Parts: sequence; C-alpha cells; structure tokens
Amino acid sequence: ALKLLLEPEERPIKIGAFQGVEHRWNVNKSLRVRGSNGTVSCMKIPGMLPRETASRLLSLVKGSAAYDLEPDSVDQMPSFEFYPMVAGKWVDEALKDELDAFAQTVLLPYVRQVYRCSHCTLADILVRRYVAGERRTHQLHFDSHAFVTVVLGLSDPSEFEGGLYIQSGPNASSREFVPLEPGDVFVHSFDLQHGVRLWKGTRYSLVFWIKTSLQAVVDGTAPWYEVAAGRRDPDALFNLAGQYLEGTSGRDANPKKAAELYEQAAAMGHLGAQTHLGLLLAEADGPDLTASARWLQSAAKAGDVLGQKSLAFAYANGQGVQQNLTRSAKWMARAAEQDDLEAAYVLGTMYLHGQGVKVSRPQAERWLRQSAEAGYAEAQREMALFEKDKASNSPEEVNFTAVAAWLQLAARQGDREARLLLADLYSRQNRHTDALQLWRKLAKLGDAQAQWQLGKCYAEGRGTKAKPKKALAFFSKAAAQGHEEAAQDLSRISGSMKTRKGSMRVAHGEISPRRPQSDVSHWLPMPSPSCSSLHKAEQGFIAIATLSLKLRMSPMQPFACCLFAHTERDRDCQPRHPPGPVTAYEAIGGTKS
Ligand SMILES: O=C(O)CCC(=O)C(=O)O
Ligand SMILES: [Fe+2]
Repeated sequence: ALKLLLEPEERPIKIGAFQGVEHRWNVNKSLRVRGSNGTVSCMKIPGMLPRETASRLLSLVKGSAAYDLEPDSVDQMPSFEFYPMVAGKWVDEALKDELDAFAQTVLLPYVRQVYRCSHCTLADILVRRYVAGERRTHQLHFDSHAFVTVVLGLSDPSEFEGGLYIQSGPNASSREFVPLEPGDVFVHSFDLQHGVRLWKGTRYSLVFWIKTSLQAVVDGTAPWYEVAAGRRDPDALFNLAGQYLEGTSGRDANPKKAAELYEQAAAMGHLGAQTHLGLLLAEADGPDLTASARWLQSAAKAGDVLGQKSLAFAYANGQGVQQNLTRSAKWMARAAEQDDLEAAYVLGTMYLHGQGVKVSRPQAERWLRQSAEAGYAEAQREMALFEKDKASNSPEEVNFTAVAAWLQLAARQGDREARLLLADLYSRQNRHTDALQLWRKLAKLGDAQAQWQLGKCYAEGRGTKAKPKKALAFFSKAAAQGHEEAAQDLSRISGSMKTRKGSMRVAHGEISPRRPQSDVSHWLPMPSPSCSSLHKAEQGFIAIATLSLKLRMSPMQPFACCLFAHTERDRDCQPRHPPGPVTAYEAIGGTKS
C-alpha cells in the first residue's frame, strides 16, 4: 500500500478567472539534513486547469511522435520526454493553443504571488511518459535548473499505480505519493526532493520549469543560487555544486569549486553532498580513496541510496576499502531495496554468478525482474538470457517468444547488445527481413558486428539479393574496426572474386597495407563484439572487476554475452584471448614472412 500525502493546510485562492483551493505542505528539511532547520513547501491546486482541457492535452501528447531516447540527465536511461517549449519559446503549436493562456493568466500569476518573484518567467515545458516496457521511474532528484516546478496531472489515477512522490527522509520508506487528477497541479521549488515510480499502467505528465527572470530564461542560467547559497541552504549548495561539476546553467565547469560546495553541504549533513564528494575525491587528479570511502560510508549508513550503491562498487573494486564482495553485495542490496534500478540489476547478476552471495536463480530473477519491469534496459536484456537459460539442458524447450519479448524491449530502448542478439535470433528463425532491418540500423551507427553480419547477408544472398560488392564494402568497414571474422571473410571473398587486380584494389582501397604505420594500430585484434566477450561464467567476474566508481556519470557498461551457447556458436562463446598482433597484410589474406 502506498503512503499518500495527507492533505493538511488549505486556503481558498483566486487567480484571474480561477477560483479554488490550495493545499500546502511544509516539509522539514532536518529529516534529511541534520544541520538544517529550514523547511520546503509544496502545493497542490486541484482542478487549476479545467478537466476537459487536460483530457484534450492527454490525447495530444499520447499521439505525439516526439518522445526522445536521449539519456536523461538524472539517471542516464532513455528519457521518453519531449519539449513543447524551449527557453521560453513554444515549439508545439497544438499544445500552445491549449496551454498558453492558462500559463500566462493563471499559473504564472500564482507562482509569482506565492514565491514573491514578480519577474518569474516560464522557461521550459516538457512532457513525460511512463509506460510498460519503458521507464517507469524517475529516480530521486532535485530540479536544480528550475526555481519553481509545476507538474500538471494528465492521466487519470485509475490508469496507473504509483506516480509522483516526495521523499522527506533519507530512505525510500519516507516516500509520500501525490495523487493528481487530470488538471490538478503540484508546485514546488528547486529544493524539494522528489521522484516518480509506477508499478502498473501508464502515466503522462506535463512539467513546467520556471526561472526568476526573463534574462535567466534566455541565458539558460540559474541566478537564484547565488542568493540561496548565501543563506547557506544545504540543498542550494548541493545543486550549485552539481552545476559547477557539470558546467551547466551557464557556469564554467570547475570541479574544485564543486568539491568546496559539496564539502560545505556535506559538513551540514547533506547526504547527497557526502556521496558526491566521495565520488569526486575518487576521481580527482590526486585521488584520496580513503577520504572518498569515508564519505561514502557516512552517506550509505545514513540511508542515501546513491551512497549505498557507490560504496558497493567501492567494495567490489577495493577502492579506499579492502576489496570485499560480501560487503559489496550487502550494500548493493540496500540500494536495490530502495528501488535503485541499476543496483537491482547488478545484485541480480551477483546472485546469478555467486559473487558476494550464494548463487540463487530465484533471487537473481527477483532483482533482475524488478529492474527490468521498471524499464532498465540491461536488466531486460539479462532477463532474456535468464529466460533462455531456464532450459539450458534441453535447448529445444527454450521459450523463444519470451526471450524475444525481453530483447525487443531493450532493443527498442536503444540497447546495442540486445539489438545484436535479437537480430541473431531473427536470423536463426529465418526472419531475415527483420534481422536485416536491425543490422542496417546498427551498421549505420558504425557497429562492426552488424557491418560484418550485413556483409554476410550480401555475400550469401540471405534476406536480400547477393551483392558481392556490397558484401566487400561491409566486410571492409568492419575489418577496419578490427573485427576479426570480417577480416577473414574479407580476405576470402576478395580472393574468390577471381583475383582480378581490379577487385583486389577495391579491398586494398579500404584497408590498404600501404596505409601509414600509425593506422596499423587499428588492426590489433579485438574480440568480436557480440559473442566477444567471454564465457558466461566469467562474465560477472569481469563485470565486478571493472565496476567503475564513476557510476554517477556512467552506468555500468553492459557486458556482452552469448545467447546461443548451446548451438553451433559454442566455439564463439569460449573465452578468447586475443592472439598476437595481426598486420594489415595478414588481415587481407597475406601470410607472415
Ligand atoms: O513526471 C512527473 O510527475 C515529474 C517528473 C520530474 O520530476 C522531472 O521531470 O523532473
Ligand atoms: Fe523533477
């Protein structure tokens, strides 16, 4: 059962043509930051936008094709958002027709009155969707680049379970969900910690970001931090530090200044600042891993989810602490229990491979599924492999429909490895057109494995007419990226092309041994990307061994694995150690002298 925000203070309000009620909560910051005596308010105004307008908006945004797969700034997962307004300018006429008058005559006057900011101006508007198979979360965060945020409910609460929550304490157990009917608005400032979590159904929301002046909107700056940080508000220090770290909101990137600000907030007990300071100290030029681990311990023990996950990675890597997989698993579990999707995914793989925990397929499935169902692409891909391995003793019993369904979800989110595996699967099911479509997409993005596969299709006339020249071109492209099999196929095909001087020259044109010496480094053999990597049993070990403490910036690299280990590809799935360097000459079929 979800804990809902109870509705305390109420007052009647009248803004332009709108008459209604404002519900207001004052959240005590000391629950989260020991050394703070401040509060942060948030307000709900039921029915501020007429329900009929909200329902027309919902149809408009449901039909939009503009949702973006670009990584989100908070969690790096595909964002599934689009912006009808950017830097104060409408870019979506249909949404403008429905919303502009409301925004200018009701919403902004309300915000200006409540926050006493007579120059507050609308900066950006975005639409987010949360649907099955895609992201169903927006992890805990602050909206650091907006002085005030307004969330407009669009979907009927009966259509989903969960929704927008605020989190007043360090732990996920203090989450309180904000029920929003279509047309209700929820208003908060840059220092309210919040997130979104759905367990069922579909939700669309519309978010307004408001800044303190027109100038700030035009310049993309956040000048209110100078004031708030001057008051030594720990959340302001924390957000400002993030802007200096990333070089956003018009600030020049300045890691040193970021560290100072994190340090001030961390000293007041700001757990997020402690974690970020810990991560920064590990990344610095002269890293101080011991101090880093100390901050991570402090934040993790107090319940900060990112601190727990980061400490888990530190234990896995032995960074600032004695390497200890049992402790790593323990902290990973603490973060996963707080619903961190990456932590749940990693914990699942730890159970799969028995790292820091006893091997347990039920536990592995539990955590992988939790992460996958909330939209984490790597976990979706891992669920496909899990599904496949269920029948590892009798390959003919594999439920390939289920395998494909998971792969499709991850592939649709842009997961490269899942796209390769799916194309491979299609190809084996003689769905050559589907396979080709995926390989083409990947080849266009420069993927060597897909280029090689495309080359083979053209060479063998599989799913397309045989086109030796095209095959040659794709083999060359892949080989030039160091793809071994492609280099072999290239030498085979260019040899069999009647070895006329002309055709040899085609091959040489792409990968000429007469290239400058420095280019030969590209020919160092690399394992082929898809089955490349390693036997499954080794996989997790490598994953843990290479886990990066930098996870705040870069989620753990997906690791490749082999879907068809039990079939004719067994050979490819053995651990392969790169042989010695291959010269360009060898790669096109010459022999070593
Ligand atoms: O979808 C929502 O209700 C809010 C999303 C959010 O917090 C954000 O986009 O920053
Ligand atoms: Fe937000």
